Amino acid sequence: MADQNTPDIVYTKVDEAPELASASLLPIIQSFASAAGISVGTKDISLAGRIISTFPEVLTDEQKQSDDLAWLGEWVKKPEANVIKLPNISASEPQLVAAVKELQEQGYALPDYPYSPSTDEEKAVRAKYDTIKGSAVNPVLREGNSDRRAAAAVKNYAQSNPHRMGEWTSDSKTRVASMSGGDFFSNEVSATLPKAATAKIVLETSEGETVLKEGVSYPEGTVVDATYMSAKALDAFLAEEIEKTKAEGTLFSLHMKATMMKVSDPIIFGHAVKEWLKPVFEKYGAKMEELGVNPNGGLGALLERVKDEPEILKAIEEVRETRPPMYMVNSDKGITNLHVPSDVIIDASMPALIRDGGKGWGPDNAQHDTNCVIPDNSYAPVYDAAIEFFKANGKLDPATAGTVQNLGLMAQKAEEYGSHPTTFEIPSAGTVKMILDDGTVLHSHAVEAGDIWRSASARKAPIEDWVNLAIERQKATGYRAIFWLDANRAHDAELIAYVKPILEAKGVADKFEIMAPREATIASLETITKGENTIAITGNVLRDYLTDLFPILELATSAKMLSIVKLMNGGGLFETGAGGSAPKHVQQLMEQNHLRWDSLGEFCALGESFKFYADQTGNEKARVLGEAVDIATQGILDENRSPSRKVGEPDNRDSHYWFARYWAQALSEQSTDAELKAHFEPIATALVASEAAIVGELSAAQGKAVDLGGYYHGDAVKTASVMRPSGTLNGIIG
Ligand SMILES: NC(=O)C1=CN([C@@H]2O[C@H](COP(=O)(O)OP(=O)(O)OC[C@H]3O[C@@H](n4cnc5c(N)ncnc54)[C@H](OP(=O)(O)O)[C@@H]3O)[C@@H](O)[C@H]2O)C=CC1
Ligand SMILES: O=C(O)CCC(=O)C(=O)O
Ligand SMILES: [Mg+2]
Repeated sequence: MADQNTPDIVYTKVDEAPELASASLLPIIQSFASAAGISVGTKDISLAGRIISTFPEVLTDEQKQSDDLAWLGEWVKKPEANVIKLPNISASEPQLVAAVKELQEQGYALPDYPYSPSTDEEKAVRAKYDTIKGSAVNPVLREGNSDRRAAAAVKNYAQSNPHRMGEWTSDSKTRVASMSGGDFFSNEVSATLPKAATAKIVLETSEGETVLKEGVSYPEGTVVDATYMSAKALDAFLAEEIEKTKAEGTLFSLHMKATMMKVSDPIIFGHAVKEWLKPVFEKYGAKMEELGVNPNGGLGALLERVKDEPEILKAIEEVRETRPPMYMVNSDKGITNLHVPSDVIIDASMPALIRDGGKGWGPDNAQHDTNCVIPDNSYAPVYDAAIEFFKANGKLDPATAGTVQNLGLMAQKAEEYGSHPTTFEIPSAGTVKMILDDGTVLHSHAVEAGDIWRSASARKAPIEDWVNLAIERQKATGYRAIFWLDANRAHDAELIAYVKPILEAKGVADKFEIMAPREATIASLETITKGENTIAITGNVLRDYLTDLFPILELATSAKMLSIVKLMNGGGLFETGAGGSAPKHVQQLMEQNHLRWDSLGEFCALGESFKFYADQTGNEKARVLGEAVDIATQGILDENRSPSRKVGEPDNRDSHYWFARYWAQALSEQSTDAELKAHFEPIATALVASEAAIVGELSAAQGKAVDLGGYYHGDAVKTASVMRPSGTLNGIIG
C-alpha cells in the first residue's frame, strides 16, 4: 500500500450532488478495497478547496489546505496514476463569488472578489481568482484523450426500459439561430508549425503596439489557430434574433459554454444581456457601471446591484414587456436563461430540449417551441441538423436506437480547451498579430474594439494518440467510424492532414469516413435510427457536446456513461459519467432530504479503475474486486435499484446499500480468490439479513430539511451524518 499522501487510487473530492453521494459511497469503497490491500484516498478539487489553497497567506494554519490540483496535475503524468474523477464545478463568476462569501462567513479571511480591479493589489487578487474560475480542473487532469461510451449493460437497460421522449412534429417552430458571418467559425485561420516556436501576440493600433501575450511556446507539429468574433456582428445578430423570436412566437434562449470557454463565452453572454436590456444600458449605463454592474455576470447579479434604484427597475420592467418570453431555468423563481452564465450550459441544455420534442420551459411554467441562439457557427450545425432531423423523422426510439460512441481529442489542453490564456477582448481597433520568434507573422486579423480574439492549438502527440485510439476502437467494434472534421474549416483541414496519412499508413483508410459536423450528425442519426452503432471521432468541443447529446437521447442521461481517459504517460483517469454536478439535486436534498443523484457513473468508473490497477500492479485481488463491481452494477440495473426522483422513494443512499450488497455477494460467490471470498461471505450475509433494518433507517431519514453546514464548503461531520443515516449499514461496512 502506498503512503497516506499518495493513495493507490485517488477519488476526487468535488462539489454539489456528486460530493454528497461520495459521503455515502466512498466509505463503502474504502472498506471493500482495503480487503485487497488497496488504499482509496481523496484529493480536493472542489471549488472551495481550490479557493482555500490559493490564498494560504491570509489563512490560519488550521484553515490552510494543500494545493491538490497542482499535485494531481503532476500525478496524471505518471504511469502509476489511477484517478477516479467526479464532476466538479467549473465556476462562473457568480458561483465563485458565492463560494468566497460562504467561506468568509465561515471565518476564512479571504479577499473580496474584485469586480473592477484598479490597484495593483486588487489586480493581483483578481488574477488569482481568475485562475480558479471556469474549467480550471478538467484541462489539467485530462492528460489523455477521451473515450466515452455507454457500457453494454447500460445500453441494454435503456433499450429494455426506454425513457419518455417528447413528441416532435414537422410544424415545430423550434430552430437554431447562429451568425452568418463575423463569428469564430468564419474568421478562423490555422497553420501547422514545421518546427518548435515561441509566439507573441500583439495588437498594433494607431497609437503603437501593445503586447497581449508573449512566451507562448509550441512544440514542432502543433496546429495553431487564430480567429475572432466581431462584437458589432454579434450585437446585430442578437438584436435581430430577439425581434425574430418575438415575431415567431417562440421562447428566446441563448446556449453556450461560459464555464468551459471561460474567457470568450462570458463576454458573449454579456453581449446578450446588454442587447436584451439595450434601452436600459443606453440610458443608465454609466449609473449601472458605478453600481458595479457587469453584464457578463448575468441578469441575476445585475438585478441585485440595482435593487435600490426604482427608476432603473422600472425601465427594466418596461423593456421586458417589449421582449419575447424567455426560456426559463426556474419559472417559479423567475430565473431566466440570462440570469446566471453557468445555468444554461449548451452541452446539457440543448440535448434536454431536443429530448423534450424541441420544447423549452417558458415564464408561464409551460413548454413552448424555442429559438435556440448559438452565436458561433463552428458547432451549432450539430444541433440544427438534429432538430431538422427529428422534425422530418419524428422522435428517436430509445428501445431500438443504436449508439454513438465518442473518441475526443482533448489531451494537453487541445483546441479551445487551452485557449483561455490566449483569448482577448480587444481594447481598440487595430491589427492582432501572432508573431513567432523567427519573425514569421503566423496569423493576422484586422479587429475593432470589443472584438473577441482567440487562439487555440492542438499538439502533434495528442493528435496522433487520438487517431490511434480511433483505429483501435474501430477495430475492436467494427462500427461505422466518422471523423467529424470539416474540410472547409481552417483548423479541421490541418487535422485532416494528420489523420489521412496515419490511416493510410496503417492500411485502414477504408474503415473511416470524414464529414463536416452537419453531415456527420445526419449520418449518425440515420445510423442509430436503423439500430446500428457508430463512433464519432471529434475534436474537444464536439467531444463535450456529443457525449451529452447522444446519451441524453439514447439513455435519458449522460450520468451513466463510461468515461475513460487513457493518460498519455500510461496512467488511467476514470471519469464518472459525462454529466455535471447537478445543482438542483442539492436543493432537493436540503429541502426534503432526498438525493436523486444516480451513482451509476461512479460504479462504472470504479470497476474500470480496479481492473486497471490489476493490470498495472499485478494485484489480482483488484481484478476480482473490479469484476465484482461490474456484476453489482449489472444488479443495480437488472433489479431497478437506481434512485428515484421523488421524496419518500429510494434515493442515492439506498442504491449504495444495494450496490454494497450485490458487490459483497459477487465477491462471496467467486472462486478466483479464496481470501476475498472468506472475507466477504459474512458481509454479504449481514447485508442481506439486515435489509429491512437498513432500508427502514434510510427511509425514515427522508422528508425533512437538513443542514449540511454549507453549500460549497459543507461540514464533513454534518454531511456524513445526513448521508449515512443507517447505523446498521455503517456497522456492517465498519
Ligand atoms: N466533468 C465535469 O467536471 C463537469 C462539470 N460540470 C459542472 O456541473 C455543473 C452543472 O452543470 P449542468 O450543465 O447543469 O449539467 P449537469 O449534468 O450537472 O445537470 C443537468 C441535469 O442532468 C441530470 N443529471 C446529471 N447528472 C446526474 C446524475 N448523476 N444523476 C441523475 N441526474 C443527473 C440532472 O437532471 P434532473 O435535474 O432532471 O434530475 C441535472 O439537473 C456546472 O457547475 C458545471 O461546470 C458540467 C459538466 C461536466
Ligand atoms: O470542463 C468543464 O467545464 C466541463 C466539461 C464537460 O462538460 C465535459 O467534460 O463533458
Ligand atoms: Mg459536457
